[in-house]
Amino acid sequence: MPAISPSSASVEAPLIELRDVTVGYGDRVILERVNLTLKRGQVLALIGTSGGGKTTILRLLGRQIRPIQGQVLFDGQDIAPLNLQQLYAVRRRMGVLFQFGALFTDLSVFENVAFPLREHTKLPEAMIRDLVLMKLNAVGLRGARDLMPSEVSGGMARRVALARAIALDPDLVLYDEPFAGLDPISLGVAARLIRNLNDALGLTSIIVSHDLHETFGIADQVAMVANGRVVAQGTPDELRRSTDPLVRQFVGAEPDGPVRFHQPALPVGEDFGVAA
Ligand SMILES: Nc1ncnc2c1ncn2[C@@H]1O[C@H](COP(=O)(O)OP(=O)(O)OP(=O)(O)O)[C@@H](O)[C@H]1O
Repeated sequence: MPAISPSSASVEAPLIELRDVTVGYGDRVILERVNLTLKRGQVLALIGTSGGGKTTILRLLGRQIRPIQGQVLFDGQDIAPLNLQQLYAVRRRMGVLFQFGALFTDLSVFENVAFPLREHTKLPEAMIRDLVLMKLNAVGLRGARDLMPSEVSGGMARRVALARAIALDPDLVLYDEPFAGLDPISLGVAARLIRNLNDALGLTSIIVSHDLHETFGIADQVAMVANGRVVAQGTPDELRRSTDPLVRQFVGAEPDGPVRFHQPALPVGEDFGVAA
């Protein structure tokens, strides 16, 4: 049974909406007049050229940065005018898993997952124990509770970080490059786990990833960010069938296209002193 928050007006209303958003750092605009929608319960993959602004979109959602123009809506609510207390309440409904998971190295696996519960709730110890073990069980690591981060593999560490990201039963989970540095088997396991947890716990997930094969395999929606815009949003199949040259180059992994392989340079003949 999906865990739908009481404030949700309608199951059909999008959980996330970027409306006509322009955002940048200092004077530099990164994304201009971007629109993006994500329905509750779905998994969205954010793909696109390096430096295109994918992580910036995650930062907008957590209001680590604010748009220059436009609105960022979470569960129908514009997050820009929220005061700090309201913002923290919204952030509590978002789980975050950054690159490599970043576990606390001096805390056990158990304590890593317990950390957000201890920080943000006043639950009794017995309940914290049950919740932590439930989350660890969901990622297959209940038996690893007493290990230290240095004693677990990279793939396991990522799963512990995932258990920690969902410790507070968020509505939305943001994953920034969750597969970076994983071997193909661990990567497949992590991707399946993200999808299964999304469905079993009634989450909504956004994954920033360069791994198109795995993300296309688990995403409901894919949005491609490039040249300061969301150049495409649709199902994985719709993106595979897209005729947009930029999408085709990226999804087909073609070295040349709208994104040029060669930096602008003098003609070859001129550089090598030969006739063209
Ligand atoms: N704090 C910051 N201050 C100034 N510029 C920044 C800051 N963070 C990111 N940028 C710039 O904004 C642009 C978008 O960065 P962002 O991290 O959102 O891209 P990305 O699509 O996630 O890239 P990648 O796939 O390489 O991780 C980049 O050109 C980056 O250099």
